Amino acid sequence: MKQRGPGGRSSSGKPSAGEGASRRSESTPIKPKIDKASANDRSLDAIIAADKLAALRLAPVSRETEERLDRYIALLREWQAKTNLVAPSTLPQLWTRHIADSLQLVDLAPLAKRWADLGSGGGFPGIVLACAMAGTPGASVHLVERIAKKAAFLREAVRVTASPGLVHLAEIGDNVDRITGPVDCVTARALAPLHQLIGFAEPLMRQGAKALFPKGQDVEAELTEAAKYWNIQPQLHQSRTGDGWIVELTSVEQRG
Ligand SMILES: C[S@@+](CC[C@H](N)C(=O)[O-])C[C@H]1O[C@@H](n2cnc3c(N)ncnc32)[C@H](O)[C@@H]1O
Repeated sequence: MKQRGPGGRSSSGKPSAGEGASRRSESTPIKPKIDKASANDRSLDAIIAADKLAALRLAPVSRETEERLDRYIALLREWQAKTNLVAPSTLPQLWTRHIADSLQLVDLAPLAKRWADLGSGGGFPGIVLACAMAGTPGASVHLVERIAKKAAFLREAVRVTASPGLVHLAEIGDNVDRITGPVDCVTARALAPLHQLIGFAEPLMRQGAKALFPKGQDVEAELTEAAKYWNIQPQLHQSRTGDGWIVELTSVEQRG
């Protein structure tokens, strides 16, 4: 396909569609030049806009939070071109699959102000929680991520959203018990099997945090495995955004 030059002319110098139409004979078909890349961008924009409406029906937020989330999504789409922050196949469902999926955790811990998100990756749920908590005095969200590029993205996301996120470029095992100050709720999504997540979260839970772990349809098998290592009394919440579940734990104890 020919590139368009300045002034809507094709680089060949010939008039582009719409120009000089009066000089074209009736029989010459008009072939509009479509820039496929920007047409694809526009159609992705439209799909994402529709998905956003669906997501905000599932998990309504204030106008201020919505504006923060818009800035976050714009940044994520910009960085996604050079860093894999989410599976590319999930881009059209960024809002339902990732934003609403993260936002639903707020309703499961309505009094929690201090959060820790382990293995934050591109910021789900940590950055979304930080956006939702931005208007709450004293709120904080610790985000632990071991890949430097992703941690750099998370820092930039905290900056552009002006949200109370604190990014730790670290291994969870080395860092989690160094998070200073109490944490009300610890989260981790798509990080590890449940029995390992409990091991990661246990130092924070010992100090009073509850845990919310989004899980898929195989949650029963993960609970059975976790019960071999931990005494737990899980509460299961059906996800609003798919077939998954959210495992809520208020206390854990290692089996003797
Ligand atoms: C599959 S991604 C999920 C990211 C995000 N939570 C989400 O749901 O989209 C897991 C992330 O956890 C990070 N991670 C895995 N093990 C970790 C560890 N031991 N310490 C810190 N980060 C870890 C990885 O670098 C990756 O970014």
